[in-house]
Amino acid sequence: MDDRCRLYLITPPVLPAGFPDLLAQALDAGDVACLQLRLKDAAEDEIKRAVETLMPIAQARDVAFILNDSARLAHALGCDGAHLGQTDGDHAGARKLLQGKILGITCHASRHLAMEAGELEADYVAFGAFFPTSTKETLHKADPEILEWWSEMMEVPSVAIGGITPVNCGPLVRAGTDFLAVVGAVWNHAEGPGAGVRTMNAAIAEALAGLDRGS
Ligand SMILES: Cc1ncc(COP(=O)(O)OP(=O)(O)O)c(N)n1
Ligand SMILES: Cc1nc(C(=O)O)sc1CCOP(=O)(O)O
Ligand SMILES: [Mg+2]
Repeated sequence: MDDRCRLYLITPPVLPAGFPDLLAQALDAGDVACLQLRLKDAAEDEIKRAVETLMPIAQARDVAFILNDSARLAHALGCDGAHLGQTDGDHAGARKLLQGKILGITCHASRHLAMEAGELEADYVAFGAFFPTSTKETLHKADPEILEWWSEMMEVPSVAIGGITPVNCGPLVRAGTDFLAVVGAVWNHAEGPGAGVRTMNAAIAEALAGLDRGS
């Protein structure tokens, strides 16, 4: 595993039948640093049941289990961390609650938001969307330059997100992002999520090898 850039997997917004088996296939196919449970518009009970089922599958494979949208629930359910957007509550309060846990913050394409997140001691800052995506309606467009700027200046890791595929991820890896976060590239892969993880990791490895060759 090359920790210069790793895969950050996010669940589909609605889990299909048999999802625990699909998740195991994905995580057994290659290196995945984190799994984020991202259930939009789900009731708290449903999120709780999903955490109880999916967190052991991730943690048994040394994959950090991050909950989207709620630091309070992440803390209450013993998750490894939370990912918060700009409208997902009080970031400073979340940092205090999640001491020793992972806190990631969405910064869109904003250097200012990223500096604020860094000052708050977020564990990573997320930039996006880099490419068009059908997973979510996005309002912000990020360019690889922000990843380069951040990685040259800051120690805090960055996550790139939004429409990332094996074909388009090279410039993001070369710009110095620490993680590539994907939904569709894995869960919508024609040959299943295991093939999705393998092809993403192969593309990351190829981009890193290009960096080593200086090409
Ligand atoms: C790794 C990562 N980056 C960005 C997001 C987006 O978070 P947010 O802006 O809160 O939007 P929703 O995901 O909640 O729709 C993310 N979830 N993960
Ligand atoms: C959840 C999410 N957040 C984004 C942002 O720009 O903040 S883009 C996005 C969707 C990522 O899914 P896919 O890999 O299928 O494009
Ligand atoms: Mg959110």
